[in-house]
Amino acid sequence: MLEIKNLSSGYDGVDIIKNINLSIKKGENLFIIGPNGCGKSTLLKTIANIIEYKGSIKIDDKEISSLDRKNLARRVGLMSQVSEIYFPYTVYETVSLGRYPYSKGIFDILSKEEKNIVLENISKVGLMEFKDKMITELSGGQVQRVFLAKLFAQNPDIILLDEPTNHLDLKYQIELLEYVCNWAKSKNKIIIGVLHDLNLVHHFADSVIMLQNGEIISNGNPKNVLNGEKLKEVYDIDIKSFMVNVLNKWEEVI
Ligand SMILES: Nc1ncnc2c1ncn2[C@@H]1O[C@H](COP(=O)(O)OP(=O)(O)OP(=O)(O)O)[C@@H](O)[C@H]1O
Repeated sequence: MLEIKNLSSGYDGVDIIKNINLSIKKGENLFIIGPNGCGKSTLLKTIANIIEYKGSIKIDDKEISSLDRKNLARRVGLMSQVSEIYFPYTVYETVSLGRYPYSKGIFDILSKEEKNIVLENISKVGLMEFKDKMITELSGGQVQRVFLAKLFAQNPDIILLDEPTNHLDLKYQIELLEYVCNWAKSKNKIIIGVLHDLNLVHHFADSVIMLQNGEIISNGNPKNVLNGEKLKEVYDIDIKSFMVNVLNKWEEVI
């Protein structure tokens, strides 16, 4: 169970997210929507304890800020938009980093069992043939899958996904979300994700929160939160009419 109470955080003493209250049960996912700059990534970074906060974030009654680094990494894993700059590690080395929370030291040599966990997860995302390749030599979509394998290897209780599907073509967007959501459900994990694509949110979310200026203005199941009028108000455009129009065009395609 993840319990967030009266949470505020931001940068340089200015609160970006304000008075957030949420609770999520194991095996459930929640997606965050809202316009650019409303605080979605800031909320994820706060739950990952990357930035300081006021209020409380408890996993199974343990305050996130009280956990040491390895314990925190066993509890919470963040997969962000893959940046253009990453270190020149191989696929195998990158996924191995996911096992750091379970190692004794930073440069521990992996046991046979640990190596098998790493290989198993590389295989899960279909990258075995690339395992010794440098990640700098892979496509954006392949790199995204490497980081997914690293997250699986890390095996945290709470998975934070910050726009994980950018760089991916439609097939891989759907595949990645299906994969990670099914994996999380089968292992009783919590997912908190940020997605701009409201169609994907409709399809994958158990529940949704809508943020505006750092505050939750709507919270509930996708049908209620992705309400035409509310979307119009927050995004300042009639998204629902636009989507329906597009769907009608698809109907005309042979
Ligand atoms: N490291 C930082 N230092 C100072 N201000 C920041 C920092 N990161 C984000 N901000 C500010 O906090 C606000 C919220 O940013 P955040 O990235 O959380 O929004 P977001 O909803 O994820 O946006 P987007 O949809 O564009 O990704 C913005 O005004 C942004 O400029």
